[in-house]
Amino acid sequence: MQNAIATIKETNPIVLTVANNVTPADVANGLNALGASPMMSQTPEEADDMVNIAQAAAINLGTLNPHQRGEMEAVMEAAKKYHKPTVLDPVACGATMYRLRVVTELLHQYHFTAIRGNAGEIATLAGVDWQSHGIDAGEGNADLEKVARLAAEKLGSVIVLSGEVDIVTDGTRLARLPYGSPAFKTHVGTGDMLSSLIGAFLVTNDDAFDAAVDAVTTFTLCGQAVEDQRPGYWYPGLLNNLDAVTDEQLVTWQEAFGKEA
Ligand SMILES: Nc1ncnc2c1ncn2[C@@H]1O[C@H](COP(=O)(O)OP(=O)(O)O)[C@@H](O)[C@H]1O
Ligand SMILES: Cc1ncsc1CCOP(=O)(O)O
Ligand SMILES: [Mg+2]
Repeated sequence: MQNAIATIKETNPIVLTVANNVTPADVANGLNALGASPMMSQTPEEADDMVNIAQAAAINLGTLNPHQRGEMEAVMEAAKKYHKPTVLDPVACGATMYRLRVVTELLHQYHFTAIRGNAGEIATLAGVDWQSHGIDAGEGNADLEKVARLAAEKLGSVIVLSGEVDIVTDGTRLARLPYGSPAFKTHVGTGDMLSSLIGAFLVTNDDAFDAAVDAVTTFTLCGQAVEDQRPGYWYPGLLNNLDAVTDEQLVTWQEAFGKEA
């Protein structure tokens, strides 16, 4: 990592998120704690201006509706115009016909720099058989490395397939990142936070694969390093660690918590 965390804390990149209506505060506070500058909007009329002043944009499908789809399209049009990196979080994209249709159409219309989802969501995008469980990963027998690679090849995006082991791939390079803890599953919105944090890291590095690896490593180690992993204590600890983390601290944690993935 080339001082990505220091760069974010020094430059405060604005990350525009088209958020769901469950976890916007988690996403905003996660970005804010790390040193990025969160911004959210629901109005297509201002999407062009918003993207112009932002350094990255994240689109979250969590509570999709027809109005929000218009907002997503306006943001993606502007991101193309202003050459801003983009992230898609395809929340529960296989759960309903409506979501599946919209995500399929969005992916035909626009290219996303990175896409971050759990196993169920990425398997859906890759066209691989998998039993998702609502917003959660669910179960399946497919080889997740293959699923992630397939999605990356099909969509031309860096894919982050999150879970106990996070898989990052651009179709050629592949990283398996073993950090994190079961506590992540106790707080709704950690997936959404990671997706928007990837947006902040994309600003620090033109290589989207490296940026995504940095984002996952930072977020998961900040959560793993929390001393008290009980749900009521863990989440504030995660924000404290995002606030305090440095590039040097990350290396120390990596050495302390490193395990084979
Ligand atoms: N069992 C686990 N062990 C360690 N980390 C996990 C585990 N499950 C999820 N995470 C972490 O939680 C974050 C959110 O991932 P995930 O739960 O897959 O997303 P979502 O909330 O969208 O389903 C990621 O940073 C991932 O590394
Ligand atoms: C509960 C819920 N319902 C629609 S979006 C959402 C939040 C999803 O958050 P995450 O994918 O980060 O767990
Ligand atoms: Mg999710």
